[in-house]
Amino acid sequence: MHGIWREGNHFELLPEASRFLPAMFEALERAESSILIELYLMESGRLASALIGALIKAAERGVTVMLMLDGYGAMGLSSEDRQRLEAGGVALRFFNPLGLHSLARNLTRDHRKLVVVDGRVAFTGGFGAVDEFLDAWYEVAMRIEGPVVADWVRLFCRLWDSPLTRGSGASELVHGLSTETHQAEGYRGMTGRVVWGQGYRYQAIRHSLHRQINGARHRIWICTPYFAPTFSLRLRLARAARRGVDVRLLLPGDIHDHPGVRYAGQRFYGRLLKAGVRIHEFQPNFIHAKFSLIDDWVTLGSCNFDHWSLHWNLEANQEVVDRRLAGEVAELFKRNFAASHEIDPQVWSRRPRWQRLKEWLYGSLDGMLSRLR
Ligand SMILES: O=P(O)(O)OC[C@H](O)CO
Repeated sequence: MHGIWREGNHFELLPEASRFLPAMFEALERAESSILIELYLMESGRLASALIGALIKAAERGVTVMLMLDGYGAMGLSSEDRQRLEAGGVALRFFNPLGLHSLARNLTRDHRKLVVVDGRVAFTGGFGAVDEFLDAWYEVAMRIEGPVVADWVRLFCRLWDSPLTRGSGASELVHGLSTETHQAEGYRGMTGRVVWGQGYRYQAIRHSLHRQINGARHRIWICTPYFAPTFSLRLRLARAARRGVDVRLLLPGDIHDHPGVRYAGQRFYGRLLKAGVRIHEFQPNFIHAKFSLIDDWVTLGSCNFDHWSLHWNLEANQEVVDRRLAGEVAELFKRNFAASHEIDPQVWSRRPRWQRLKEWLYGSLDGMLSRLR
């Protein structure tokens, strides 16, 4: 199954939790037949409790509710919450729980973020069911309707029914799900496709990004919370900037959940700045969103474009080619650039020694991790 471009979809950009959480909860409340949720992070707390409540309510009115969590990312979900879900009729499965397996197997994580309701509406983005998404982290999601939703359902079904997934939820449940394509009147005919990655074994998201960068004519704007780019990505960005494309990165500032990753990525700033890449560090809070805009091509989803995303994780993004949506994403980028600190190449070249030391230290660690197989 390869990502196929499909016409006649509708994509709505939902920046910030205050937009996407109400939209998701409303969709869950209206569910009539099925709810499929696949998440990397779920930890007991306010958001998880609200989600559990909404899922149990749906199950009680006869909706088939399937929740698939990463076995590592869900370690913060208490046994009480797990029991509550199961007792409430929610089918629960975990992808690849940690165990006495090879290192490679334990490092393989399901990093996708997906909610599908009734096979008709889907949401993806960088979100998880942890309280940080309520107000502490800046996140962006997308609401999806149209034929591509069936591709998200297929992606979910394949993993739910895979030998790497465990749990009390019956694996056969997916056999009854419809992957019929839905197209409603009034859709504005947006073109999109679902792309996914499976570590270094299948890298469609990465190859797609590379193709777009190579062919970019006007702009390449990338937002990622964990900027630890591969050599080939850095090379392509620098080449594009040198040939006159407006290349900008929107990255987190001092507020970061893994500051070491930030230092590791900062070791590449000098060369990128020299090539003409502009780097903006977001100031208001931790920007955890993962979205990019290259000319009129948009990609948004789970992929961080770091070594973990590209070498180990299962990832999935929604790609869209649509001028109007691209305009909205451009406006969102501009608002976020305005709330960022732009790195000045001259000032950066004179940064203190302690900063360079941290870049070297965390950079060496990142280099070692990227060579793990
Ligand atoms: O892996 P992400 O991008 O979903 O982010 C999760 C956080 O890094 C957990 O600390």
